[in-house]
Amino acid sequence: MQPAAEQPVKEELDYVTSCALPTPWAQFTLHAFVEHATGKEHLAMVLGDIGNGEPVLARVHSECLTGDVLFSQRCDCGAQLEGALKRIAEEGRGVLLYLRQEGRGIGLINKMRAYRLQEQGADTVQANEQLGFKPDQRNYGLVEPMLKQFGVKSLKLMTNNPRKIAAMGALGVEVAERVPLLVNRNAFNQHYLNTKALKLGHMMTPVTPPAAEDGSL
Ligand SMILES: Nc1nc2c(ncn2[C@@H]2O[C@H](COP(=O)(O)OP(=O)(O)OP(=O)(O)O)[C@@H](O)[C@H]2O)c(=O)[nH]1
Ligand SMILES: [Zn+2]
Repeated sequence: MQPAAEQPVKEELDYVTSCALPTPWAQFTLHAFVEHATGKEHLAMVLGDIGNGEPVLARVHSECLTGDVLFSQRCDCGAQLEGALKRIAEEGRGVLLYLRQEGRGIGLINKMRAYRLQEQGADTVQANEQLGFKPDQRNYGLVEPMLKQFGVKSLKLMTNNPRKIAAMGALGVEVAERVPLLVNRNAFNQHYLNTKALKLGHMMTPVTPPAAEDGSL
């Protein structure tokens, strides 16, 4: 069953500046925006001519400091970030929006608290709820104004998350195609990924962990 699209909150933000960003896979242009309400710096990595009206290969990535920067194997975020940039480089055209909504919107410290609860037996959804949060606190209201800056209206969206696709529709951003992004299944994130599939509706097949794994958290 597809989850209902949540009412989008349209946030205001300013476009600030850009610079070249060479990566191992391509030289992107990095664009910075500042959100009025929070002062948070949101980013767009752009490659090629994305404003020509054709659907654009895109990743709407939520910040995960532990996974994106600190190599955590508890989630699939770092591998998804790298995989998305590689695919955009292969295509020679695309955009990655890096949204500062760490921990599905609860922030880094609360995500660490949620991890501690998961070490005591809660799953990722229960841990958020035990801390008094919804399972997913994110909103994608910044996506439409960020894409507007580049003249992008239609996406080939790299995601496994049906809520994200529904949110794009509610914002008036067309998802012409969904591109699966299945990477980095390991002993440490097996349970987390299964919970995403079973409780949050992510489009990936739950897998039973092998009996001899010792990486469960
Ligand atoms: N609260 C909480 N946040 C987490 C946990 N693990 C990862 N995150 C955050 O979840 C966000 C990524 O969400 P995902 O559902 O993995 O991915 P998604 O981007 O919504 O979906 P995909 O597009 O398919 O990758 C990042 O902000 C992470 O910091 C956790 O156990 N608890
Ligand atoms: Zn992560």
